[in-house]
Amino acid sequence: MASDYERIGGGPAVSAVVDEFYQRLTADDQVSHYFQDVSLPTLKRHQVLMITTILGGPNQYDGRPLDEAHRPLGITEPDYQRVGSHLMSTLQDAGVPDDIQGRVGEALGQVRGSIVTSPS
Ligand code: HEM
Repeated sequence: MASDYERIGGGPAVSAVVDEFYQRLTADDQVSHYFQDVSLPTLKRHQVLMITTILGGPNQYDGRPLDEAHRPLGITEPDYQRVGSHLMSTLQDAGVPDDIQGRVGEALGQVRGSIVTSPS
């Protein structure tokens, strides 16, 4: 059976989603500061890996564990929610089917504990 990654169109579709997601995150004053000192390739890599892994695409992840990468950032619940909602609305606007969106939402919920480390 095709993975969600294959169903939405694989690498090129993920790249298009990442470009749009990037625009939304860096234009949003609530969360853009997290990404200010991060290099653009690192940021895009973050997003491609985030989306590919969440969609069940090829797991080529060789970065740090999520909790280690995010702990120093002191991410709050509202900021985590905000990034998640940008991702979901980007997928919606790209025409990604509802069942896939549902699984992405679930996956976001599952990693929440590794991402959010600061009281709101
Ligand atoms: C919700 C699910 C999320 C997932 C699955 C995720 C995934 C990742 C991954 C895979 C990396 C790369 C780690 C590495 O290469 O060592 C990373 C880095 C990063 N993430 Fe996330 N992330 C999420 C949410 C967030 C949120 C909510 C923010 C900010 C509000 C954020 C900000 C960052 C930043 C700034 C980096 C770069 C850190 C550095 O290079 O020092 N992430 N994330």
